[in-house]
Amino acid sequence: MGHDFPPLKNDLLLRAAWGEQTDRAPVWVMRQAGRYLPEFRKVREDHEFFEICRTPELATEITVQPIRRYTGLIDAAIIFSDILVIPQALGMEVLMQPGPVFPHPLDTPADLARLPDKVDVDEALGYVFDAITMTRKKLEGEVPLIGFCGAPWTLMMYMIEGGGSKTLQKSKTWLFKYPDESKALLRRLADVCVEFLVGQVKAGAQLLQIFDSNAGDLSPYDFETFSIPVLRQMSSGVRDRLASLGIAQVPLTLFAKGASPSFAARCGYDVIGLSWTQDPLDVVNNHGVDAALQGNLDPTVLYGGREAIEREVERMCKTFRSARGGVTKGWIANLGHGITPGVDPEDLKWFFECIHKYSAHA
Ligand SMILES: Cc1c2[nH]c(c1CCC(=O)O)Cc1[nH]c(c(CCC(=O)O)c1C)Cc1[nH]c(c(CCC(=O)O)c1C)Cc1[nH]c(c(C)c1CCC(=O)O)C2
Repeated sequence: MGHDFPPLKNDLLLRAAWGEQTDRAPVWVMRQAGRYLPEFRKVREDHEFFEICRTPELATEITVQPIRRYTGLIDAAIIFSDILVIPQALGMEVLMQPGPVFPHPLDTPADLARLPDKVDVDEALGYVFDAITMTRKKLEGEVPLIGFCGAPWTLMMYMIEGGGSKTLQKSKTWLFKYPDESKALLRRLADVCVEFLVGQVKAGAQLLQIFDSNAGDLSPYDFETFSIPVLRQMSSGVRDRLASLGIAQVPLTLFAKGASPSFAARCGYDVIGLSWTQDPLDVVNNHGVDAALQGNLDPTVLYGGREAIEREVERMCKTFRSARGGVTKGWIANLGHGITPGVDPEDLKWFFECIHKYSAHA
């Protein structure tokens, strides 16, 4: 799109995502730019969370922090932002205190009238696009940059619950009491997500990941009823739009946390992200998954000390090696969910070193 970015020096992530078996697994971790890093906490002292998201210079600085710290060990950057920027673009107020809070959540379908019929994504979310373009330049081609958004079900859950929830009482009430209105809301969110994702690619994102973090809260039947149609709408929508704009395709990753992998595999994504509760061998052998895989070390292993980290990484590498024998697709090493604030950055470094060692020629 007229951008003249420095050439990419490390394409391991993109090759694995397109299905290639690489000499070693590329590695990055979800939430790698976050509170476990002292340099992140330093910036947070002076700036509110969404202020950072909306200020391209700050978002760029934080995105590259882990790349700087783990030079040569980490194979991707992910743009610093949040899935909740979409509800904000729809006019909903979202605060971070310290978890997300919506002062005025959607209560009943009558509240859908508060959402605008049409969103100008460039206008509302242009700051994310600017941050992506700025970050691509700052990365100097060292590693590829991942763009992302939340999946409609997970976004809907937050918009109705007004924050995180253990029981999902309100959002599930919608699914069962107002299924048609729920589906309409999910489709509306998917339309905005597609535009947002295409805009991220135009701005310079080289892979896109969709986070359906609450997928596992749905029964397989409800995941199929409510989430799969919009996840498919998004993968085909992004591909069609990129094709019609004459823009090169990028790999698409689906992280539908806790959803049955055979269901996730039917949504049309190049990479399926696994949580630590899923066994890659089972996924490949019993669920007919023929996509590249991403994951899936239990993030709390990083609290177990170096011996445990090395042992568990070696075991994970062996398991993915056997699993890949069955799929002949790529593997992207990652945690099974985001890294948590209490992790020692040196222990994460050790995790990366162990991945390099034990995934080699895997
Ligand atoms: C559900 C969800 C959200 N945000 C996100 C998800 C999906 C992934 C997942 O399930 O973890 C995705 C997300 N959030 C953030 C990123 C940035 C990129 C990265 O480094 O991975 C990404 C990809 C930054 C963040 N988003 C948030 C932080 C910490 C907030 C802070 O700095 O005060 C960061 C670094 C805040 C956030 N944002 C959200 C929650 C629930 C929270 C609070 C959780 C917590 O306290 O850890 C919504």
